[in-house]
Amino acid sequence: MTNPHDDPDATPPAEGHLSPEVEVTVPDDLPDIAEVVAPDRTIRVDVGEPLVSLNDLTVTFGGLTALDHVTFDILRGEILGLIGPNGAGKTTCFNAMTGVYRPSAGTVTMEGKSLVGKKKHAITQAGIARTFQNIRLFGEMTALENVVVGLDARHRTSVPGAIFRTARHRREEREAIDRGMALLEFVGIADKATAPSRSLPYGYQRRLEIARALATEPKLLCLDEPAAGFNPAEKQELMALIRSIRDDGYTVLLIEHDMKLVMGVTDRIVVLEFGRKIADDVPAKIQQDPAVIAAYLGTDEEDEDDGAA
Ligand SMILES: Nc1ncnc2c1ncn2[C@@H]1O[C@H](COP(=O)(O)OP(=O)(O)OP(=O)(O)O)[C@@H](O)[C@H]1O
Repeated sequence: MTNPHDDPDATPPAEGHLSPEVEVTVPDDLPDIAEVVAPDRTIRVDVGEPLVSLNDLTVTFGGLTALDHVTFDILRGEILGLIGPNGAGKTTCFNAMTGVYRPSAGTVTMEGKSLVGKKKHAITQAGIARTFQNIRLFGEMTALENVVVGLDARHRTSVPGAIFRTARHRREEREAIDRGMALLEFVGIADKATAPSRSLPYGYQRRLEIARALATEPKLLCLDEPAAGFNPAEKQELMALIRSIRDDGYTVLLIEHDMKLVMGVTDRIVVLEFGRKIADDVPAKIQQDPAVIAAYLGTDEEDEDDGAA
């Protein structure tokens, strides 16, 4: 059995998401990602205005309060870190924002409109995309096909159009491939476009997840522990990628345990502990915050008071 992973120049397999006759090439001269990947996206660079607002957000599971009246804004154009010890409520917060969990109380709004109760696809349409702690890709599909799935939300051809391969469908498919390739190039894995995603090295799969999330043309990209399992060099590369995503006009919400990465890449950090927000500030201040230090050292408040004296 051949392994397409060994042959990055191979054309896509006949089975899969794309038409078999479609040729895949990496363009020599890649224009700005925002133009190629998201032609429909209106880029607003007015940093500082709230894009998403969480107000008194509360999520309970039976008797357990996983998020307890959490309030913070995600400002347009920033990289916001969401940190906290294990079980602090970070993923629950993501899940409540992205339609996985329905909050017990409080609100989540994006550009003033409520996201509470919206289905996942409606939240994608509203402009929020995410990656997962445990990578979720279509393993049998190629890297490119995984990205094209994300782009599909923007396709307008009808089912008969796709079946009869109308000119419009072919044009849209060509555009999707060009944009998919530009995205793979942007995240640094275009050389593996035709490899089945499950055959990709771990770091490539993480990058592919980011490319697929960007394909939905989000305003807010939520990354859930994107550096898990990375070595220091890969973490450095990831930091550069996250910065370039922000520089392209996206807003980024980052959950990450690696403090060096979080401190190095974020503009602001919100800290959760036992479901409550305990700090919200710039990285330099967060590093010095006694409540944050205590949360991470696992000391109780009395110890902290003693230590501060
Ligand atoms: N679906 C669920 N059902 C019941 N309890 C849950 C559920 N999801 C999360 N929890 C609980 O809610 C609390 C917060 O969990 P959450 O996963 O949000 O924390 P976290 O900060 O993301 O932790 P980690 O850093 O370990 O991923 C934990 O006590 C967890 O056990």
